[in-house]
Amino acid sequence: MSGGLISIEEALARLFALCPVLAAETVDLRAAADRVLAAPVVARLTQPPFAASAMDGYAIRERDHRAGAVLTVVGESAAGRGFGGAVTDGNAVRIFTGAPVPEGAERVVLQEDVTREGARITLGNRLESGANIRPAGQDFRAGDRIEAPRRLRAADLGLIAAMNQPQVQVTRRPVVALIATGDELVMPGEVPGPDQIVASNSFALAAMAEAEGAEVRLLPIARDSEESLRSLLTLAADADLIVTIGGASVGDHDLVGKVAGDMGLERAFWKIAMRPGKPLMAGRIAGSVLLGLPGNPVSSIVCGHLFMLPMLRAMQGLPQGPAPRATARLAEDLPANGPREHYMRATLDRTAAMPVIRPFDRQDSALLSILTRADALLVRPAGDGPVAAGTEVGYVPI
Ligand SMILES: Nc1nc2c(c(=O)[nH]1)N[C@H]1C(S)=C(S)[C@@H](COP(=O)(O)OP(=O)(O)OC[C@H]3O[C@@H](n4cnc5c(N)ncnc54)[C@H](O)[C@@H]3O)O[C@H]1N2
Ligand code: MOO
Repeated sequence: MSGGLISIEEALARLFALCPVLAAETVDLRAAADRVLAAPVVARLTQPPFAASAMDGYAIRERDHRAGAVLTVVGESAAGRGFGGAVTDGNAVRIFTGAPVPEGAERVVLQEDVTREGARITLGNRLESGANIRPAGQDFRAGDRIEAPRRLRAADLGLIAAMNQPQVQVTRRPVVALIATGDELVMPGEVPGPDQIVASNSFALAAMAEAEGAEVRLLPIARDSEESLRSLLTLAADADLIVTIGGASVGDHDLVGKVAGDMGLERAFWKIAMRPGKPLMAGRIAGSVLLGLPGNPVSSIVCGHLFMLPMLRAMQGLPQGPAPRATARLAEDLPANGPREHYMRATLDRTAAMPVIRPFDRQDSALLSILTRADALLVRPAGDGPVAAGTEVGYVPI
């Protein structure tokens, strides 16, 4: 705690308490990439379903596996079309990768290790020791499961397809309504008036939320009036998560808290011991969760990493937890930190075994150009003393 401000940990705990896990839906495998699995996938068959050859060559008996052995080729086993009979002593079956290993065969010799004349093969002098047979069920067996929750990656989709499941249960995508607020804002491409700037934060936050699996609605800019904010919050009412940007602080035109309060916001907190991001607010409003981000571009994006993304993960059923952290070695001495946990924009040099982290000199929370050059947020704990170059410090990769 610092001057009544709650810690980031406490803020996250209160946010997770607001976030229900959304319902599951069934989707075709082709639409399942990057979605979060909501129920286990159970294999409907065994893979491979039969002992299969790992190489192109000849299936033979173990006792015939010796240099110089002369064997008779009695048939062929191809992928999709096996050999009906059995391999007996002194015989071989021509076989290809993925084809069923015929009954009686105990290994596959590579065709490179064999000379063939007509129906006769002679095994060479340098036979390798591997059997080159993939046993049935080597990859998975009917009934094996992929456990939920899990963000589905490309390889997962391959495995689910191989398990013969054409559809999966995934958590519904969280619907996020993004509302930029402020009389000073115009949309990119418009011509700003003399006292205006271009709204930028919503574009960054929309991309971040979409990359985390959300369906994002970018609402029109809310003006600094109660009516405008009220009508946009009403428009957003069916979203799972309403994210407002700006108007969160204490200025006369910072109206998000007031208007949301009048509309029934049950506030979970307002203001946290964090830099940037102090005026962050959150609560429940009707059926939605409201996350009120500060307007400064870097503040809103940093808060997006630290709060919005963990909330979206939790809503999709992934474990509740803070933004992942890693450790690096500090490149330079740093002075003592103030009473708020500081997330300093920094670059990582990954040439050493442990990366070396260097914060930018300029840390103003309006500097998007610095944020785009940063690949890490160096974490300075609240009230931390001076730290010397070479010290191990925590960071959040961005
Ligand atoms: N007297 C105090 N003043 C301020 C305090 C404080 O505690 N006491 N806190 C400061 C902190 S920390 C922050 S962060 C800012 C955040 O204030 P708001 O959330 O009310 O944000 P705004 O005032 O609306 O905007 C701040 C800044 O960001 C620009 N902005 C807003 N929205 C966007 C957008 N969508 N795209 C691009 N830029 C945006 C806006 O024009 C302002 O320049 O308050 C401090 N003040
Ligand atoms: O979020 Mo504010 O950036 O702490 O200046």
